[in-house]
Amino acid sequence: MIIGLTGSIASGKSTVAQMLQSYQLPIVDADLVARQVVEPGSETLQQIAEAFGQDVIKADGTMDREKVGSIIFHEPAQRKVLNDIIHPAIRAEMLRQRDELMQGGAAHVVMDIPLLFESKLQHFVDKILVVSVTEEIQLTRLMERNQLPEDEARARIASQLPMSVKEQGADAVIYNNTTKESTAQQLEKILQQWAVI
Ligand SMILES: CC(C)(COP(=O)(O)OP(=O)(O)OC[C@H]1O[C@@H](n2cnc3c(N)ncnc32)[C@H](O)[C@@H]1O)[C@@H](O)C(=O)NCCC(=O)NCCS
Ligand SMILES: Nc1ncnc2c1ncn2[C@@H]1O[C@H](COP(=O)(O)OP(=O)(O)OP(=O)(O)O)[C@@H](O)[C@H]1O
Repeated sequence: MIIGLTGSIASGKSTVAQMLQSYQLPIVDADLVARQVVEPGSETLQQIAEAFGQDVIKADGTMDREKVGSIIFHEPAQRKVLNDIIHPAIRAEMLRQRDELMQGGAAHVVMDIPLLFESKLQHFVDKILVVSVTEEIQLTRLMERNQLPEDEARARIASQLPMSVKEQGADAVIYNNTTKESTAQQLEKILQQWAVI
């Protein structure tokens, strides 16, 4: 089974992905792949620099993530420019990693894809697991984790589909508003229902 793990920014996907790893389930992580495809000297990074200016590449050849983030989270048109460049590369690499794991004999693979609904990637997976939080908790955790002022954090939240829309498209929802123990218990039940464990 291919399990699609998604949710909104700072809802707790990585936290749940870590729990899934403790069940020995292999993970394809879209955020990680998004870093791999822009490594220094890559074609994709060059295209991003052509679109946003050479100063989005730092002296050491890596992408200036803060600079790119400050452009794209505030401007939908700029976000589309970046997405149109980077998403095809991310999708191809995610599918390559998924297929490699399947060919290696994995019975189940988890694909952690923050923008699964925004990018309409439901067909990549068999079941969709959404990690949900209230907007208030999401905002607090995002500001704390990324050391962001409130307006920056709100801009990031607003750049994605509302949580309620994602919940509607889910096969199962984990409510990550309280303790990590509660989240782990909800996850265990779902994995049992899906006969993954
Ligand atoms: C804009 C970038 C440089 C900011 O880097 P930064 O290190 O600050 O954030 P990070 O990559 O860890 O992403 C954090 C979260 O932001 C959200 N996010 C990232 N990109 C986008 C986007 N294009 N649209 C909406 N939300 C996004 C996701 O929830 C993601 O989990 C980076 O996120 C990026 O390259 N984005 C484009 C690739 C992409 O769409 N990634 C999302 C998963 S496919
Ligand atoms: N149940 C919880 N209780 C307290 N803190 C939590 C809980 N779940 C997650 N967190 C914290 O909230 C923050 C966001 O969680 P996490 O990084 O797992 O979210 P994410 O959905 O993967 O984020 P992103 O979309 O940015 O990749 C982290 O600092 C994490 O440690």
